[in-house]
Amino acid sequence: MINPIHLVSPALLKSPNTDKIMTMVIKTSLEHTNNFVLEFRGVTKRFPPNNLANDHITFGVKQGSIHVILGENGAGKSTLMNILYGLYQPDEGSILLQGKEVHITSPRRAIELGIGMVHQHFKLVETHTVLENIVLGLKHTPFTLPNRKLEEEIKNMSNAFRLPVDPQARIWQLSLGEQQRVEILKALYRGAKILILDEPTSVLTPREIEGLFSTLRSMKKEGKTCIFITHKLEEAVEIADTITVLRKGKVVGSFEPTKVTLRELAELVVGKSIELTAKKPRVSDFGETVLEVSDLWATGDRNILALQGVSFQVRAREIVGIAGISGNGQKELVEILSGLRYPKKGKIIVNGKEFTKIQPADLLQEGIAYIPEDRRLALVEQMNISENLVLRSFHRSPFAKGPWINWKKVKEKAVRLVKEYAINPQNIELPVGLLSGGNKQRVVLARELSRHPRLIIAAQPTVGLDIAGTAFIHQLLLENSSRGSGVLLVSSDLDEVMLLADTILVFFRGKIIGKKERPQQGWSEEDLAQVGLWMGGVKEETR
Ligand SMILES: Nc1ncnc2c1ncn2[C@@H]1O[C@H](COP(=O)(O)OP(=O)(O)OP(=O)(O)O)[C@@H](O)[C@H]1O
Repeated sequence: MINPIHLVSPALLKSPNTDKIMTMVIKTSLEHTNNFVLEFRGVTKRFPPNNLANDHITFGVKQGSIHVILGENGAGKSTLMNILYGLYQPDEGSILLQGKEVHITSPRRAIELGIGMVHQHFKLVETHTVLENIVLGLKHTPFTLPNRKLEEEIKNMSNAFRLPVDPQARIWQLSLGEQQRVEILKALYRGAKILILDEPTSVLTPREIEGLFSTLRSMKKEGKTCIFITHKLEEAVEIADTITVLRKGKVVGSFEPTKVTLRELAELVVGKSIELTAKKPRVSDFGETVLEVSDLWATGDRNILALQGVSFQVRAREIVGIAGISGNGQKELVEILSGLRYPKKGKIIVNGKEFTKIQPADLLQEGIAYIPEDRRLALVEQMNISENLVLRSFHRSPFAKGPWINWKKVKEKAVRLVKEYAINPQNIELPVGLLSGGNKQRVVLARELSRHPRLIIAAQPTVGLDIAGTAFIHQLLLENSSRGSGVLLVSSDLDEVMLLADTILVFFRGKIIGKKERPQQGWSEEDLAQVGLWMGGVKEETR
């Protein structure tokens, strides 16, 4: 029997509704103890050096239910599902299926145990047919059956579960919604009794989402269990029988959707931000506009609309924080502003100059510092620290001497920056590829910020860094903004955005769903809950 205390981490429940929530947690946990098809007991997973991705996860999933797992980026959802599907092994804890402990050592073992998974990025062979994909890799390949029989079987299955798809169509001919149906059929054909769906609606149109929900309801009728991972609050409440919230690797609690409001759910998901106790004075004298984006439209890598009419501005001395679950258009926005992607439509004004398409060279020209999410884009790992520090300026005075490089000047600058930005080790001849992640990031910041930029575009600047590295980068961004730079900070870490931003914009499905300006007295619990609701896709709370 599950100890209800394990279902909640009281330290994480800092909302004013703690008592009510605790009562619901305990009640829900007790109601559920009898008929779990699946139980996680103390499941723990650590990633080196010290990332506790799953911290003693304990909860149960009812037979024939739709169980939603809700949580911010990095909450530990995928890690837990990868453990359940045999892709990772837990460091501690156990998994029980129908009350019996199982060791899921590989995805093959998971499938044998009746666990299927539909990944966020489909794993289909594009040039093969639906039917071929469904049977691909099976031990006793049913290709020995007459294909007509197999086709019949698949058709019956797709009728029973409302998964219309042509078995002879090739994957590349199908929409993403249809491809997802193939993935579900593939799992069902392999005998899945428990189906894990990792953010299944992120690639679907509203109509396709309705189709998926009716499939899940038919699966439920047939006694199948679905584990549904999402960031979206309304969707969670619509489809779930039970919602388990994860935060920072821990279970916050399991809830019945009818007994919790969207606002309470949002509070549970985002928790209490560090900023509510920290103090950053509100800046009231922002300077001139350094970046203005109007009605920006763009498609993403899969040709889906990623930005839909985004408009905002960044002023000198202002930190504009773009919050939101990743995958809502932030990446495409940063790519456009750094010259890596062209928009379909829209206007970008930098320092009063209009651009429809920014080129990478414009960053230098307009004094834009760019700190990309992927540090490999900003550095040449085979080159040493000093070479990387002048990558953008070696052709200019004082580093250029006719067609030659003035290495003495380069060295002087590198020695100064390595000290100023506490890059460790301080050996400027060391190839950047040998530095730790935090020190690589310091090299990027040293190069970009030492040019005294008018605009800083920082995308997930502290991802993967330790506490000291993160604090150092926060300090640099704050110092540069108070010296006059405008900062566009894109981060899926809400704590970071709340800590630094003067203005918060929340992205959802390619649009700005909400905007908040830092009040004089700092952010309140109310602001945090509102941002949490927007991140979960709730524009106005109606429930
Ligand atoms: N293979 C890995 N190696 C190192 N760290 C990892 C690995 N996979 C996940 N992590 C870390 O574990 C933590 C939990 O990540 P996880 O992907 O499980 O979260 P999530 O809730 O699924 O997030 P998202 O919604 O962004 O997918 C994060 O801090 C992440 O950086």
